[in-house]
Amino acid sequence: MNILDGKILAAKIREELAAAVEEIKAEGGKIPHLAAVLVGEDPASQVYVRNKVRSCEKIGFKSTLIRRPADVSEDELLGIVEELNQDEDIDGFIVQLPLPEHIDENRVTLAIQPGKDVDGFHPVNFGRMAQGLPAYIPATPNGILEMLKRYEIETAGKEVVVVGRSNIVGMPMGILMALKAYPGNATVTICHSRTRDLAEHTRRADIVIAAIGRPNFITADMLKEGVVIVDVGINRVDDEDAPRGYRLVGDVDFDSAATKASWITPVPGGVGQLTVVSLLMNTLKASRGEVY
Ligand SMILES: NC(=O)C1=CN([C@@H]2O[C@H](COP(=O)(O)OP(=O)(O)OC[C@H]3O[C@@H](n4cnc5c(N)ncnc54)[C@H](OP(=O)(O)O)[C@@H]3O)[C@@H](O)[C@H]2O)C=CC1
Ligand SMILES: Nc1nc(=O)c2c([nH]1)NC[C@@H]1CN(c3ccc(C(=O)N[C@@H](CCC(=O)O)C(=O)O)cc3)C=[N+]21
Repeated sequence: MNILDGKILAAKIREELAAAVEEIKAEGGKIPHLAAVLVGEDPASQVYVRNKVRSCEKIGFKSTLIRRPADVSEDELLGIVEELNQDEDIDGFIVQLPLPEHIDENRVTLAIQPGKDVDGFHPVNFGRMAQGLPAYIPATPNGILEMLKRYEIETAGKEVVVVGRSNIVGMPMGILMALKAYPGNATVTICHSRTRDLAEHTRRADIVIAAIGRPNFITADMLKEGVVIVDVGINRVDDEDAPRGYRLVGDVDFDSAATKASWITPVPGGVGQLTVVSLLMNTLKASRGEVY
């Protein structure tokens, strides 16, 4: 069993991004600038946004964090999005999800100018991605592609089973793995809560990508010998012995799955690390005008 190490890879990519910033500075070019909008006090969202801002600082990007309380009106939020769309110094921005109940996430996502949508959540980016055209690819799927590429995991002709079909992870991941590209060219099955016999599908898989949101859900008996496992899940489980009273586990039961896997991502220290750097990679592309 080998570890697909997100932490080491993310550090390496951050070094590459920092070198790119140095080059931009030497040429007197514009420093990439990412903005993030955080609504409310959701503890996980605060951790993620903090990680994003901290990563910007580490590599020399500019970052702006805009915070509003959970009772912010939809109109005020749409006004902030419009300001960020117009602000010429900002190359890309994200609105952290989930948003409070009273705000229509689709409406907010649609308001983001596709050229600044470094999350790749706007339907224009999603559509372009699905057609294999230049687009911002959502950070988590993009990070997974980067991980498969850098570890030289073969995907052509492989059976890939994606568990989960959310707009931000499962569905784009399935599409990307089916595209005529590397990593891609796979035969893809997308499973979800209405799948009749999940284990029947996962047992056939050469590569399992789990994005479910249920702790330790995938176990060794559901897997084939030699499978590659990408565990997207980030679940907090109570643990009195842990410093914060909880610890993070994936959607895959790591110890059990490790007995079958040829490669496996840990949680934490796996996909989540790359999610953050791939957002920065998208921001660099935005500032260079490489996508639009
Ligand atoms: N590492 C990272 O960077 C990131 C991690 N995450 C984590 O990944 C996980 C998934 O996130 P996200 O995609 O946003 O979650 P969603 O809740 O939006 O989607 C979960 C998906 O899993 C499916 N599902 C739920 N229960 C089952 C089941 N018993 N059998 C099969 N499928 C099931 C759902 O099916 P249905 O559609 O039918 O409801 C749905 O498609 C979470 O733990 C989240 O915290 C998320 C984003 C980034
Ligand atoms: N507009 C928007 N864009 C997103 O990209 C987005 C979002 N909303 N909402 C929620 C999900 C989740 N997500 C993660 C980001 C960082 C880690 C991360 O840093 N993980 C660390 C550990 C984090 C910790 O210690 O809690 C790791 O896995 O090693 C994880 C998950 C981005 N998402």
